[in-house]
Amino acid sequence: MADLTLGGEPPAVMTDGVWLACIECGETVAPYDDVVYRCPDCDGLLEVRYEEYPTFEAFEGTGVWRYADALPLAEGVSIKEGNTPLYTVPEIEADVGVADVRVKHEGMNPTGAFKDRGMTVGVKVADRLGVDRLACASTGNTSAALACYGARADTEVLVLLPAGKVAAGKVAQASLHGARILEVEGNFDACLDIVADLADRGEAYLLNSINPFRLEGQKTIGLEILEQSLAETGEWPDRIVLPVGNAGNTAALYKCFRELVEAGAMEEEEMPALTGVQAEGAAPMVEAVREGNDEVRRWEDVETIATAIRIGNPVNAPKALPGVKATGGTAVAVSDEEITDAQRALARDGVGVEPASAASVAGLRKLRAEGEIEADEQVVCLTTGHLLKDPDAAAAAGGDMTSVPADTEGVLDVL
Ligand SMILES: Cc1ncc(COP(=O)(O)O)c(C=O)c1O
Ligand SMILES: N[C@@H](CCOP(=O)(O)O)C(=O)O
Repeated sequence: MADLTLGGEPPAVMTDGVWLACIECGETVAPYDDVVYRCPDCDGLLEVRYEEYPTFEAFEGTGVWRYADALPLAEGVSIKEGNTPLYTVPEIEADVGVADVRVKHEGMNPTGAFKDRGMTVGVKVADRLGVDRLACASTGNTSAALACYGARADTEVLVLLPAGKVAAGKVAQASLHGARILEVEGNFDACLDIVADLADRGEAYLLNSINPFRLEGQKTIGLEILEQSLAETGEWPDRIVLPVGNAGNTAALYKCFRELVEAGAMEEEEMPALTGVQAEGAAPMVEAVREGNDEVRRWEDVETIATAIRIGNPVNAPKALPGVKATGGTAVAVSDEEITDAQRALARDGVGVEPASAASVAGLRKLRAEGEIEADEQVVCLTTGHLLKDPDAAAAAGGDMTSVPADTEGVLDVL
């Protein structure tokens, strides 16, 4: 299992208080000398490490850059990402039978998904590295965010999408923001293999979540949840339930908590239990957690209505699995029907999300019914993308239209 211990003597490669460390062998790498995604020695995942980790007192301002002291750079390519709402969901609370459920709606970011938090950091690092083409594989949201932030930074963007499996709103975003879009006859994992190969050949700078700088931005989801929960309830949540695809958020949240522990701002026992949810047709992380495996087996054939998490090879699993374990969390798989039911339940509470996001609430409902989540827990469900990302799924889950003639009597007849 990976060693995710922070602290220790800063290495000679440290630049501006920051370096990269391999989570497998501990090798350290200079952050901005060369483009690097994995350990040059053992190919392990890299993590951004800091000379100092801030406590909450250091934070000021709003949005992702409120947390600049916890990030590698002082500013990013920004379109005001972060500062998303933490909603109460009274109907879901009553229905699921958990005393305090809140929903952190990341769909309220500028491009409608949490990816913006990573891109504001990652695209700025790309700028510092002097690269001239940004690229990603995507089930849709990463491509929309990268296209948008690439446009803002005036840098070329290339995106590889699994043909026929990306929701309409996301393709529209990538297209309008000016990305070069390639539709690949394969699934997301195949797209990521190709784009990682292109990046290794120096053709583009990779901005999927294997890029350690992107995950730094996504850490701020955790910081916001902790600050908002404390302000609204007087406590930190016991548990965060989140959808899992490439497992970037699970890894980023765990890193957020570890850094707070290292800074002395949180006790280890206070880390919210990270609880991952996948669709039954794409559940390699759930399989690993349930079987107690240290590694995730790649699923070649994946299928789900929640196309954003139609992923069989979660690249961040070596960072995320230890997080689920260390925080006392778990993982659960939910059916497409359960996802759609949860999407409707969220909509009834006024929260419009895409199917992958609803997986978190579906997972909460299932784990509560199975007795794995207690009735008195304070739970935050992460909803990762906006309803309008996938209008077809929303329309299919919603009610039918009634056609009427163009006069008031005709309308009154059907009321
Ligand atoms: C809407 C949405 N939810 C959840 C996920 C999964 O997040 P992660 O890859 O960080 O596990 C993704 C993308 O992967 C997504 O686009
Ligand atoms: N759901 C993602 C899949 C890619 O995840 P990433 O976080 O590694 O970029 C998407 O929107 O493409």
